Amino acid sequence: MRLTLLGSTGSIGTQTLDVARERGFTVSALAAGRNLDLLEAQVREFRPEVVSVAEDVLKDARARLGGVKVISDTSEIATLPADVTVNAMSGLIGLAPTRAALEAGRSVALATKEAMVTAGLLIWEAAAAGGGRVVPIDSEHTGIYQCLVGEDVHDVAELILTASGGPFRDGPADLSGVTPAQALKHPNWNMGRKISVDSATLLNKGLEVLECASLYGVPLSRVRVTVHPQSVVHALIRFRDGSLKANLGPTDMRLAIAYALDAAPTGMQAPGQPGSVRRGPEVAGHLGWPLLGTLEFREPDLERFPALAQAYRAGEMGGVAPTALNAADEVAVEAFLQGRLGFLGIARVIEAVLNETPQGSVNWDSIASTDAWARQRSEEFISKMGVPL
Ligand SMILES: NC(=O)C1=CN([C@@H]2O[C@H](COP(=O)(O)OP(=O)(O)OC[C@H]3O[C@@H](n4cnc5c(N)ncnc54)[C@H](OP(=O)(O)O)[C@@H]3O)[C@@H](O)[C@H]2O)C=CC1
Ligand SMILES: CC(=O)[C@@H](O)[C@H](O)COP(=O)(O)O
Ligand SMILES: [Mn+2]
Repeated sequence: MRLTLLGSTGSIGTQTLDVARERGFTVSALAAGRNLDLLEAQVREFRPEVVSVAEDVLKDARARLGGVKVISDTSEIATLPADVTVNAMSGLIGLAPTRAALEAGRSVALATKEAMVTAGLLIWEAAAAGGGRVVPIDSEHTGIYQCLVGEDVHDVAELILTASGGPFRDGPADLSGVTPAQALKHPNWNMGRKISVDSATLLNKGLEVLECASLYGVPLSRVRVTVHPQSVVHALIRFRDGSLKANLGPTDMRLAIAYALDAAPTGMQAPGQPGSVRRGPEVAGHLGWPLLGTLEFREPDLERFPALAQAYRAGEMGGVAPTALNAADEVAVEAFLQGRLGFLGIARVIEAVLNETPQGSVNWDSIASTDAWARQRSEEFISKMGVPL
């Protein structure tokens, strides 16, 4: 199998390369941002034909990575011939290459949830226009996918996503003083910084609810969240006959990535329509995984974690509201990590931006302009709020 990988130096990116190494896949193109030390090691090991880096490190990268073509264009990388194109970029910057890959007919294993959150319908149009396919990597969404294979999405009564509850699920009651170091300490998963903070506010689950509705074409009112501190059950489907199907597994994203690589060639060309999948050999040595212990499920606490309700609100507002929500969160999380905003300020910035978000239909231009507007408004709110709130 020949892979293209965007976001190769991140948490999902490096684990994708673990799977590629274990299964002996060819990696023909890589895209990274600014971590040239790691990218250089990846280039030495996997020998891609072409790599992309962020514009401001292009000169440096060309000097260091002699013998390989180096560009600064993730969309060009995304369109290159490959059996599977993995998108593991973090943030809305991952939207354009997702579109480009699908319009070029690529089978995309998609970790970048922001694409489905902001542009679900457009993504499906791009897939239809170019013959591309989509398979999710996100653990809850691969869980739904794996439960949906062989079923008809019209028989779904409810899609249920589990949330770990994040590092603050059991306290402190007052979250105003929590630090970035505390927020980054996820109880169950080892992930990039942005998604880790999102897990702490529960906005990650909010984004995942929107991602889920777009991926499977199910209304938001039928996508539910349950807090499950063990993160052993990743997702459940309740069917209209009352039966439940669940996906369970160890907290190791290499399983989700390997499944996405197996499933991508028969992936979805329209929401909620996975093809049948032949699974590859085991990765990561979990065949002996002992399913022991207690599985707990709780209602999410929307008072301590208002961001989850804000995501539902943005989804109900529709149009460009999910784009505004996403942009406000990207800016606010960065400000929190830089010590310019308190933890509770993240949800306040989102709220303030949503309150001003105009109605507007979704097209590629309105997503770009809303994203730019919401980023600017978020910075203005942050400079007024400051630390701690
Ligand atoms: N980590 C996880 O377990 C999970 C992640 N996801 C989703 O997957 C996506 C990736 O998450 P994660 O791996 O944690 O994120 P990371 O922050 O660990 O990695 C982000 C990647 O994007 C790259 N990047 C940044 N800027 C650019 C740019 N301008 N051009 C090209 N690449 C760029 C980074 O490069 P560099 O570091 O070189 O600057 C890095 O390789 C997110 O959307 C997240 O929500 C979903 C489920 C689980
Ligand atoms: C591994 C994965 O898919 C993450 O999105 C995970 O779900 C984050 O954990 P939370 O459940 O705490 O948001
Ligand atoms: Mn997830």
